[in-house]
Amino acid sequence: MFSRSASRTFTQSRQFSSSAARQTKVAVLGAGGGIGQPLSLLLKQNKLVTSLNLYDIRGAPGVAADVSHIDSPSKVTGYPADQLDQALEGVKVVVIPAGVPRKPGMTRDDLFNTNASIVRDLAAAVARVSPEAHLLIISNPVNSTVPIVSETLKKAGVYNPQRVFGVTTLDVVRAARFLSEVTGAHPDECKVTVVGGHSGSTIVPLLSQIAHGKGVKGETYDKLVHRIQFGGDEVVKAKDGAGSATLSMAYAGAKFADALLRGLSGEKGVVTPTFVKSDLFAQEGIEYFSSNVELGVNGVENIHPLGPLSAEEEKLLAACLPDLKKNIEKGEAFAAQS
Ligand SMILES: NC(=O)C1=CN([C@@H]2O[C@H](COP(=O)(O)OP(=O)(O)OC[C@H]3O[C@@H](n4cnc5c(N)ncnc54)[C@H](O)[C@@H]3O)[C@@H](O)[C@H]2O)C=CC1
Ligand SMILES: O=C([O-])CC(=O)C(=O)O
Repeated sequence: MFSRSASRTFTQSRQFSSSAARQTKVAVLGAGGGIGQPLSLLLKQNKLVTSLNLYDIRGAPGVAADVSHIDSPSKVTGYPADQLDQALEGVKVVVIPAGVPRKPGMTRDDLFNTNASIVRDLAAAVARVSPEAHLLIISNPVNSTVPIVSETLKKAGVYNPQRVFGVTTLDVVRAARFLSEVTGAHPDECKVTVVGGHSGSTIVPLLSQIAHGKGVKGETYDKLVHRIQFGGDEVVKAKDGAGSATLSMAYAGAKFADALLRGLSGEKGVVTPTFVKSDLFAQEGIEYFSSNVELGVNGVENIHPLGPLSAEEEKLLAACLPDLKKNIEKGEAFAAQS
């Protein structure tokens, strides 16, 4: 049932957005943070969201009061630190940007020690209160936090791999923007499928699969790939200790949430890369992988194969797999000991 077509992505028509019957309750865990605040602002504008529950250990009621004044129909409620369970009641989609961001000199993996337990505990609460919710994991390191969430749900007996997503959309957004800068083409004409994981060498852009990408060669190609793989570092460096990407991530998170909500509402042909439980590299012992995924009423409906790769992309993939495997195993080992 695999299709090579990735032509319909998250910029699809909004024809389903007007149906009240398809609206949904969404929670943001970490809503008071650098990503959480603008993400909540963007989700408040999404017509598919009926109710927005904003939770954080700090500041969520204030963010909720502010966002709730925006003139869209959805209801916004803020929940303080001791009301996590209340925040999760009846939610269909849970977006998790809770956790610490990088400072200059750190890798995403350096965040593991702090963020692993935050994500595990939030996933355990979701398993208890809203076991059928779809979980969108933004907290880094995504290559490890997605396995942690999955293992936590498994332990609770409520794991459904169709409902757990690592949000890698920022890599897709960056690839489109950076390729458009190189070629002069509009970013809409530069939609690159980005596969693998979400850190450095595990990020593999498949530039050869689109017209504007396949013409990029030599040093320009190498620099473009490096920029897509290490775009996060550019922001960490420029923010100089004040954190990592928040605004572009909120945009990317809202874009992915919109794609999922449209799929859940019955729209067909919603396809975008996301980091999910996947058979694509299971033979190599890699259980999770980001590739084009068709989103539908059950969440993950269909995982697309990678399609044809150039020689350069084969090399990038070969470099990605061992690192990705280590990151996944680290997350699984943590969950097993917890
Ligand atoms: N997937 C991706 O592409 C990206 C992921 N990130 C990651 O997103 C995470 C958040 O980044 P920022 O928003 O910039 O950080 P931030 O520090 O500004 O905000 C994090 C928020 O999480 C809250 N928090 C901490 N523990 C919590 C808990 N147990 N329950 C609920 N909330 C809790 C904090 O109070 C804070 O408000 C980081 O891990 C960062 O690395 C950032 C950019 C891109
Ligand atoms: O670089 C970071 O730490 C945050 C992130 O994941 C990104 O911007 O892609």
